[in-house]
Amino acid sequence: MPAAYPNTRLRRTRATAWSRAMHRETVLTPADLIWPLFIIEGQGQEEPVGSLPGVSRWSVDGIVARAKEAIDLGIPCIALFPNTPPEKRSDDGKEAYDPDNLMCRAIKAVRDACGNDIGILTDVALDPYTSHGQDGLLDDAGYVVNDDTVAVLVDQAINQAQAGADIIAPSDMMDGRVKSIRMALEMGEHPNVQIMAYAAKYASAFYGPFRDAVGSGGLLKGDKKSYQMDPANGDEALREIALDIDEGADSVMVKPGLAYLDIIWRAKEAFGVPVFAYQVSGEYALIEAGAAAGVGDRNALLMEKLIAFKRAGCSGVLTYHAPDAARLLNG
Ligand SMILES: NCc1[nH]cc(CCC(=O)O)c1CC(=O)O
Ligand SMILES: [Mg+2]
Repeated sequence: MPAAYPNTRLRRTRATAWSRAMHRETVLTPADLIWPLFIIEGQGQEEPVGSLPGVSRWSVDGIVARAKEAIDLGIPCIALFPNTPPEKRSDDGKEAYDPDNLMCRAIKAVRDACGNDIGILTDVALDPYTSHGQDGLLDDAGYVVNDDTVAVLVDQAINQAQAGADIIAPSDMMDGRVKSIRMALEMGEHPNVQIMAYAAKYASAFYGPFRDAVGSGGLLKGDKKSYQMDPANGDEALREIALDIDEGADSVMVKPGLAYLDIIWRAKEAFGVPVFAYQVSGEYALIEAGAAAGVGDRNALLMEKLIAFKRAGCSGVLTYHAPDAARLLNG
């Protein structure tokens, strides 16, 4: 008998695989994943996104194929983002509320092919439609104006709901837009269309590859710091989230993901609402680049990052790794 021994040996429960499985506190399943997809014009088109290795833009038929793939993998929801050709972009982004725009055609095609077997989440913000790449309307000084932008976002949201979107996800960070969109959905007879608010969205350096993917990167002058949040702020994120819940959001999002796990945790603790994380394009690209550079095993790296979101309190994660993660989880 040794003179001293630990009373508690936490290693005991870690000794075997069955015991580790039995003591695991959080689980990740394909139902936790939302798959973001980029849409392009045409038929039979697949266009790889250079800055997002493994991610492509798809024409509408390809989006339908990806939606069917998601269903087979157990992924409950896709998020759609259009790459609008330059000739359809304008200063006022009016293509956003054209009922025949690329987004609406994709929504309808997925709905026709898949019925209610998959959720369709649509992003509300003007950047895929503006010639200046900002999320809203500009005044003469180049400032993104709030209230006039909200009026256009409402039209955009209703347009998406009419095409068949299930979840409207405003990513614009204008003040008051959740309330206006909720009211318009109620009055427009879309009471069951959800709102997932990008409530705490930061002015992040991690969005670069996404802007390439939707074609707004080269157009954007300046930054989005007058509406997206300062990465230094946490209390302010809780105020943003409180407002969006109050205005009628069904769920809230924190974006980007990994650098903001503290915000996810605080939001879950403070409000107990469904919280989602957006693991954004730059985060995806860093994992792929790191794995390619020999930092570690790619699948292990991506799964470790995804479980962190669950542990921090997320109900789910928007991630470009969704199909690969689902395949790994399905074994
Ligand atoms: N408002 C548009 C929008 N919606 C989602 C993302 C980023 C997603 C990603 O990087 O994967 C952005 C970019 C931005 O705000 O500039
Ligand atoms: Mg807000």
